[in-house]
Amino acid sequence: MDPTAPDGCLSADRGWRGTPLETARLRLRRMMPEDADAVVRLLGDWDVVRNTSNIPFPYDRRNAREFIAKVESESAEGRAVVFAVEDRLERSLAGCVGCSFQAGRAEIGYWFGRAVWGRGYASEALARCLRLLFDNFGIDAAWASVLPENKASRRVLDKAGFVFEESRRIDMPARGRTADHDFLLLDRAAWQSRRQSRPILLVAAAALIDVDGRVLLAQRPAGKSMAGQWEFPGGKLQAGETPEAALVRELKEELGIDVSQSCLAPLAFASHDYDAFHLLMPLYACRRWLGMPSPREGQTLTWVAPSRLGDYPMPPADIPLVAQLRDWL
Ligand SMILES: Nc1nc2c([nH]c(=O)n2[C@H]2C[C@H](O)[C@@H](COP(=O)(O)OP(=O)(O)OP(=O)(O)O)O2)c(=O)[nH]1
Repeated sequence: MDPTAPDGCLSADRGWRGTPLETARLRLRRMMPEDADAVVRLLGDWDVVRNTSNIPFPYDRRNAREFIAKVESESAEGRAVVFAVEDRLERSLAGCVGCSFQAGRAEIGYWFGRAVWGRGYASEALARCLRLLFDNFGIDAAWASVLPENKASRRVLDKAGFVFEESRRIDMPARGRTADHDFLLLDRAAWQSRRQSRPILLVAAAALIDVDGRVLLAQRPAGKSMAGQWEFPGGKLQAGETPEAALVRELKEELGIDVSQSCLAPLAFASHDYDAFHLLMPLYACRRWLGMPSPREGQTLTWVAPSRLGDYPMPPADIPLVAQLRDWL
């Protein structure tokens, strides 16, 4: 495996070019010197670092600057890939996920600040990182080690499909001791079979456009996946439904408006890999309906000028659609 393979057709997908990776709730991006204060804040917590081998404690600004510089140089040399993980809505550093490479294998590591524990962020970030490692870096396997008493971290690895290989005593230099660790492995075959078992989810959505050329966005309510993000109204297809029929039904249920199928003009589609499913979502433009759109399912509605669509955090699947819609309008 050569994560720094040169450009070219066969290698175009290899490695990572620094473009942030978006998941349903998170953004995985390059670690930057400006992250130092946030890193100190998150790692100045004994409960976050006590299960790790190499993170010093207490942790100060110099430690953070050295960590970020190390990450930068190891990434540039193709020896590691490390992401700062931030909440897409809060835009604040939540933690870190990454790996170092050894002979076709990636050794995974991650830590997350206490404020986001219990939200499933480690699983979400790890799943996206693993996809990059298997699909783009072409690794054969990923492995991780965990202290047996660190049950939360073990759950994250189990959920990602890692399986127990062996128990081994290793050094914890920053703790000044050795300890038995569980070693877990996820190989390419196991990874692929998990990926292939994901369903394709069909969703139909509409860009409702008013007389001023503004587009209607709906904010996903608390309690739903991707709560707080703005989306095009619509929803899942039911068995036997066409996308147009599903959309007519959803627009009635969600917004209380009547739309005729003949007023739905196919505009674009999203094809996006979420962790639990692959989303296939046709987007229709619609300029005619009966009734006044009103929120029927706890959402917040807003009409947005095309030039302002980028101001609204939307699900990652919608990002390419917004660019197309803006061009089209
Ligand atoms: N309606 C709509 N759904 C979108 C958009 N972008 C995007 O990723 N999605 C995803 C969110 C949901 O996972 C799925 C739509 O499901 P839904 O609207 O029928 O059901 P739901 O909100 O109850 O979904 P969920 O909580 O079960 O995830 O498609 C979009 O612009 N509009």
